[in-house]
Amino acid sequence: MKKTAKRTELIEVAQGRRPADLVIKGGTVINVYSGEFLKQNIAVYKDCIAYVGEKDVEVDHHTKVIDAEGMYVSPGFIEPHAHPWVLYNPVSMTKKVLPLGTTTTVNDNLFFYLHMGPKGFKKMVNDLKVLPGNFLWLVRLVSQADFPGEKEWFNQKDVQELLELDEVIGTAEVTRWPQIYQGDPFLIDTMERAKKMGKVVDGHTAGCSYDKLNSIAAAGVSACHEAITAKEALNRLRLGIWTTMRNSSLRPDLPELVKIIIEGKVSTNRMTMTTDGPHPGFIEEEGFVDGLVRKAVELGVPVMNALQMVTINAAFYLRLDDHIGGIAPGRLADILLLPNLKEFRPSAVISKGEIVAKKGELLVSMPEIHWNQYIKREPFLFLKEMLNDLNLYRYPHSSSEKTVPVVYFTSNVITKRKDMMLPSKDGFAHIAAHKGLLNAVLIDRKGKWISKAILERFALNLDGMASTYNTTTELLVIGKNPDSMAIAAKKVYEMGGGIVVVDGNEVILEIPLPFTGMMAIDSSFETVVENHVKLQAALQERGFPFHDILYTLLFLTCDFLPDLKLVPLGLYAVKENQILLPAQPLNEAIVK
Ligand SMILES: Nc1ncnc2[nH]cnc12
Repeated sequence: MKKTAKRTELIEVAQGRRPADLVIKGGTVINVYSGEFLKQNIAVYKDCIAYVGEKDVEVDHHTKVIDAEGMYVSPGFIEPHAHPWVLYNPVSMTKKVLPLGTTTTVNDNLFFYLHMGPKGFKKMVNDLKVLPGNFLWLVRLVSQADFPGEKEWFNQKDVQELLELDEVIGTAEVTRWPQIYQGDPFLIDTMERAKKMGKVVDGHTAGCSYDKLNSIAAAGVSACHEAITAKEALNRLRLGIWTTMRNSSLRPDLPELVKIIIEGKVSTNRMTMTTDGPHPGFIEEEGFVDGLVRKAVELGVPVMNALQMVTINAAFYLRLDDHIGGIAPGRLADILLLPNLKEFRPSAVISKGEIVAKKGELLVSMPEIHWNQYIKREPFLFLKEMLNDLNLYRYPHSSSEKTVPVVYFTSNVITKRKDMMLPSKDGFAHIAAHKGLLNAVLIDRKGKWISKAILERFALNLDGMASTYNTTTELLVIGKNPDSMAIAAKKVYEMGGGIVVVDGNEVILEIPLPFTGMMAIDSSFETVVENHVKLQAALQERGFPFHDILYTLLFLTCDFLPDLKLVPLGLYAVKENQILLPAQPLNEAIVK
């Protein structure tokens, strides 16, 4: 990580031969290296800490002095596994979480890379260097739903080029972990190369048994945040895999996971915590990394351990402990003033030596980014009129004597196959014969293919909705009424991406997400919270039975969670690795 302060300057400040720029006096410093609370002064020069100790620091007329008497002084919090695209974008997310004390976020690049390719992504990374705080990246090696051309898109040369960027500190989670288990040469080689470059290999081993985890560890995966039981967390820990405890909007698992600390009394040295891309309402209510610490401590984790997990442990895992994660000379001055060790809400946030927030208010300006400059392609490459064809939205079914494999939701994101006898009408499944069934289609934004499914237990009374907010970012259209589905699909097309809900002929909710189809382009966090709340309410009013609609949409189109999913290649049975109904080609004539 780049620093502006020179070592020699820091030496001079430490020896009192050069005045500090900023002094934090008389606070109780949380020493996450030794596990002590120490009444000390801190001298900051430019962006770095120069001195920590009891002596009075050399100041002059330009030195800013903060009286921290009665305050705890903590290292800035680190989110080692962020997804900066849950309606919010990198700027609106930072705007919200920096004043809450998260001074470093390590971000997944999936949707940016899918839409921008290496060139656009590199340019964006460069432009985002001006964001306050440390905004770092992990790069994907595969997508989350195989698509025609995936291997070319994630090719060795382009991935390698990105890994060489200073801001890229490792490879991102491979959700299709069985590919690692089977020793896929591209994945294994790239992960190895990343490690040789001193970078990390983040993991995603949902549902992986202890035995199989051995191979994952052998393959070089450094961390996993997918444990959902205390036993699974322990499995990872025992095999030398950094265990990232997750408490997200989708999976608020901390109460279960911390049992290994509170009851099992295991060492927390190799544990970190993550919010794993929570929805905007969750951040608004529960906070971000501050919320993880608060929750862990409420659950009985000793304060020092909870703080270490989100500071020095995360820095050590990320191979960045020379730069961030603790209050010590030579480190970046990422420092929080905490009025107490209960709420963990900082009264001041210092990032790289600058006071960037006070009492939850951001004090620095954010860059104006024109997000779509990095994307060369138009959002849709087919003509809108194509979406008028109501048969697009119907599931092909030639005989009432045959069953249809229906996608039955058992939870927000987990589905199972339910074979149902459905009447056939004009060559399509007549879903109105069974209350609660919906048609779902995934339409390629380039206009080349369409995949189809029938859903049950998604929302009883949903006429139509359309969303590019899903892990393929293609056009997902769901509903019981093909006319309403067409209206929703066309509205999303007009917005260049987003989410729309329709009753009959009436659009009742529209959320524009023109940046990759996942993110709003403006930097207001409040707006995305409002939109998220409206969406969840609209779906619940129409019978959606779960707590996190954004994750239901996100993962309906993935290829790694059980059991039936709607992916670019068709209706897909994940465990069997089998396409039950292949995607159909779309009429070339309608392509722009
Ligand atoms: N695997 C994933 N892909 C996209 N967004 C996410 N948020 C949390 N996990 C995610």
